[in-house]
Amino acid sequence: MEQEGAGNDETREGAAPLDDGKREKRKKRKDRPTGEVGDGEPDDAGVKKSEKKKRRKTADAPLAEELQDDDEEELVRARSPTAVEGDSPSGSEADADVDADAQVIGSVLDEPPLEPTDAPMRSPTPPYLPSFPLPLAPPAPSASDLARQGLDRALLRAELVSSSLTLPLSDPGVDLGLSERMRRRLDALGVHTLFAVQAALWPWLLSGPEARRGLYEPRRPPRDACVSAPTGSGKTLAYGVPIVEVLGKRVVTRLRALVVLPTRDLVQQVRETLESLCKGTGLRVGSATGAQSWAKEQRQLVEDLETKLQGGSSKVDILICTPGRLIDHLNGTPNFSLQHLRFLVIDEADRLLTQSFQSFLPQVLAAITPPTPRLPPQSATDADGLPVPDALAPAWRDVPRKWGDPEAQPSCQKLLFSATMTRDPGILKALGLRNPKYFMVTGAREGEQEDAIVREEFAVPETLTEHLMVVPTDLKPLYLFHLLHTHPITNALIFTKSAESTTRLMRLLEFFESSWVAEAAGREPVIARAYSSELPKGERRAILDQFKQGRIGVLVASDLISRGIDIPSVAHVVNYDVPLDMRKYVHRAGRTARAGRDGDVWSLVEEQEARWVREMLKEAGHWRRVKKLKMEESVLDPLKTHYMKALEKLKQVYSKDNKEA
Ligand SMILES: Nc1ncnc2c1ncn2[C@@H]1O[C@H](COP(=O)(O)OP(=O)(O)OP(=O)(O)O)[C@@H](O)[C@H]1O
Repeated sequence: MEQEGAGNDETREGAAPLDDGKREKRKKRKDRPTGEVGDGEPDDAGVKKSEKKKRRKTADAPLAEELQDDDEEELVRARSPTAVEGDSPSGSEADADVDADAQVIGSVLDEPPLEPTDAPMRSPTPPYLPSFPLPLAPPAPSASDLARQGLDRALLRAELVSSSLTLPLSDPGVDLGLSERMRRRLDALGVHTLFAVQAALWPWLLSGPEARRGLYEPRRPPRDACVSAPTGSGKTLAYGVPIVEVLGKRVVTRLRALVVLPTRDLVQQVRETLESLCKGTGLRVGSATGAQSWAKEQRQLVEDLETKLQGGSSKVDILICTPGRLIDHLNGTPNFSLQHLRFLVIDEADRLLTQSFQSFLPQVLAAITPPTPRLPPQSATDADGLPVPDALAPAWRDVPRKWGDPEAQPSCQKLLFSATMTRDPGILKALGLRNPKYFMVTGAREGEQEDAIVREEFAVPETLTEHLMVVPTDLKPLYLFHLLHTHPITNALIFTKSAESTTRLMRLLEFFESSWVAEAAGREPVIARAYSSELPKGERRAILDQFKQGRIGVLVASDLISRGIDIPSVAHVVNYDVPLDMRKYVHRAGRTARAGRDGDVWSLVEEQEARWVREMLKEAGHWRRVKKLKMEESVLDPLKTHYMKALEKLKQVYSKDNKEA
């Protein structure tokens, strides 16, 4: 098979240059015996073991049988001839196995990174892109360093909550502060047991000594909270339920809760959850994302756009929005005011506090800060001369104060949520948090807890199984197609590095599937669709719905849906292009194994990325959890003809596209 010559943009993109030595090794590898691992010299132990293994079993033995047989093997041949390296992450025996596996894999992973070279390429194939120096993570700062740099002291006193904590909703021993109506509602929504983050947060917000249940608390302002909890652990209900409980007693509709999220899809998802919680309360939920016309959105949010009202005007009690659209309304919608906010929720906080989003923060903070001096109340009148409600929030109002009375404080409680919460002192300071309380839902064991507080913990759900496979760049798509067909991986999200890569991989997969299906009658193709920002909004929504209904088996996606999206049926996540940092890894992987379900993440790592990916996973304490896979190249043989045809077609399409452009 002429992998080198038949390459195309898809397989070459981002590839590091291969020197002649490497090419030679690559060529040799094609013929090398089972057990020779990685890209390096034959591994003696590996060869012996594989020979032993060959004698002991046939390639198509059932998975369960092979796993039982293989307890003393480093490399385990799984169903299909995929080899599973590594074992259960817990237990000393298992740990020893994993270490041994890491060594075997190490022949690929320990290779020094390829350096960029000025030497002329002698390959007859199109030139590879030059490689860039691999990024190196700086060593994590110590607790004392962070404290010196201004790390929030409250963070060091964070409340650690075990991720295994659960609490029955009907537990009479704990006062959750929930109304009967809310209990019934939760029951109807299938929530009978509280997840850890909810068990920690609901009593704190609703019934404990720190709880504030008033709509305005100018004299006893509530504390802010920062919450980090793994993906799929129920953070939306953790803030949604207390918001609905506290706002439930309001009489006049005012904008009292604002939830900010990074994408439209997430806004829609959280809106649906909050609407279902608000059923029967009369509370009104709105969203602002720019999905509708400006004028229509303004009319949906603000009751009175004409009269100048100091206290603002609102048609919704709870608004869920993207940061850009929020700023548009703050700047351009008359009477859109945040002074009555009781809750400001920043979900996916670490994302929203990165530089690309951060500019929204100062404007929002200004909008929830009372003016100096406070405003004298004015009463506006309508066209008939009747007074209109123009209530300034208590902290905005200039009221006569007795000597020594503390000034009224804004009642807005900031709640920050993320699966990966930043520890950056600068960012945390910019939020102006009021006496913040930190909650960290963590799987950290005794002795690891201080570390979990100081370093950003990249916790993944306990029910997630992580796999990693080092593959040659030019065969990466074929390895993916093999997994899709033989494993089989379905109900899957496949993440690429960009919208463009998504489109390209999707095309290649389509060509591959049509060739494969045409070969024999009765074959069912993998039903896949692309999902990226290149698609119109309406189409994206329809695709997501079909995927949720199971009519689409595989979504090839950009990172647009790597955060927050909750699709319970996702059973697999594939990192087709490896994520650039651990945060992204955690969020992508977190699209599966949600709410206690099982799920698998598969990372296809190109040889030149292997060392760096290992460092990233090691640094985050994940390396031992990851099952290292090895797949003999020969298993790809039945699919190679279809792959070559697909590559050829893709090449034609792209050269045609280029000519037309
Ligand atoms: N107590 C509960 N009992 C049963 N299901 C729950 C409970 N709490 C939340 N869920 C469900 O768990 C799923 C994941 O919840 P949610 O989307 O809030 O996770 P998350 O922590 O925000 O994840 P991410 O960090 O990925 O955004 C949802 O389908 C939600 O309905």
